[in-house]
Amino acid sequence: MTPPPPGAPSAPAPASVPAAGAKGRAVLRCTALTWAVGAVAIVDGIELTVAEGEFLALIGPNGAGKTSLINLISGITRPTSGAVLLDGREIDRLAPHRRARLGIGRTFQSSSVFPTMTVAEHVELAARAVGARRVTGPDVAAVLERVRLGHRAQDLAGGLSHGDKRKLELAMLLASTVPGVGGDGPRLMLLDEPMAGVAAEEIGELTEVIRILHREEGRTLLMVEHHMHVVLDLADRIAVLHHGTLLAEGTPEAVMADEEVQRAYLGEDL
Ligand SMILES: Nc1ncnc2c1ncn2[C@@H]1O[C@H](COP(=O)(O)OP(=O)(O)OP(=O)(O)O)[C@@H](O)[C@H]1O
Repeated sequence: MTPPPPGAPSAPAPASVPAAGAKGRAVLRCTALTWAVGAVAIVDGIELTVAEGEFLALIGPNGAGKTSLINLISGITRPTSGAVLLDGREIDRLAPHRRARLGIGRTFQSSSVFPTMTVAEHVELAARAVGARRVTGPDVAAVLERVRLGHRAQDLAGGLSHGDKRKLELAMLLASTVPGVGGDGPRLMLLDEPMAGVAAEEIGELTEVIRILHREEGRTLLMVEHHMHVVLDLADRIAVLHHGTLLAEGTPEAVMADEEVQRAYLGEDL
């Protein structure tokens, strides 16, 4: 996959993205999804559904298999058995770039921006990668505004804070929405620990940017995150992974109250 892509919240959402709250139809389904390395099942029989317009947070201890699950959904790895379905269609044979074309956008645990390119150039490059022939300054600015990075357009990405690098990655995921490309950006966004390395004082605004992508733009989100206050702030539902299996899944209230979850993961955090 190409380096992962990422203000005013006032820019209009792409018209064909379903409105937030239109939950019901499954966008993503994992059925008996298993990924083994040798005899070790790192992702072990996962049954998981994410509905259209839903925000699902995936939590669990270090090494539980969260990134491995995201890798299976985005196509970096292929399952040993079981399946990943997007809109009911099995996609396990598709390479990551083909899944991206179907609407799966993904960010990575460590940010990957090009330090000597400007913020605007990142978005322009990402837009060209998805077919834009001509990308104007205002086109790029409109995308950057949506992630509250408009004021940094001409700055080198290497000088950005971790939080702003995350926003830039999100802007790159939205690059197909620049006029002339005619895309809607990802319908399903997979965010792997977006708050990792982000300073405490930047977490609030980054949370807000992610909320806008979900609530105002109507995108379906699957987010791995260790910061429980961010999870509780954003998620409609939480799934807990433990040793590659799904330990619990439900509303934030139900998951937080689950004794097994408390024992396996939450106890030390809360
Ligand atoms: N390619 C691989 N080969 C062998 N083992 C792997 C491979 N990738 C991951 N693992 C192992 O699988 C387990 C799950 O890793 P994974 O990165 O998915 O966990 P995680 O829940 O995302 O952890 P963290 O919260 O620390 O990011 C770990 O024990 C890891 O060492």
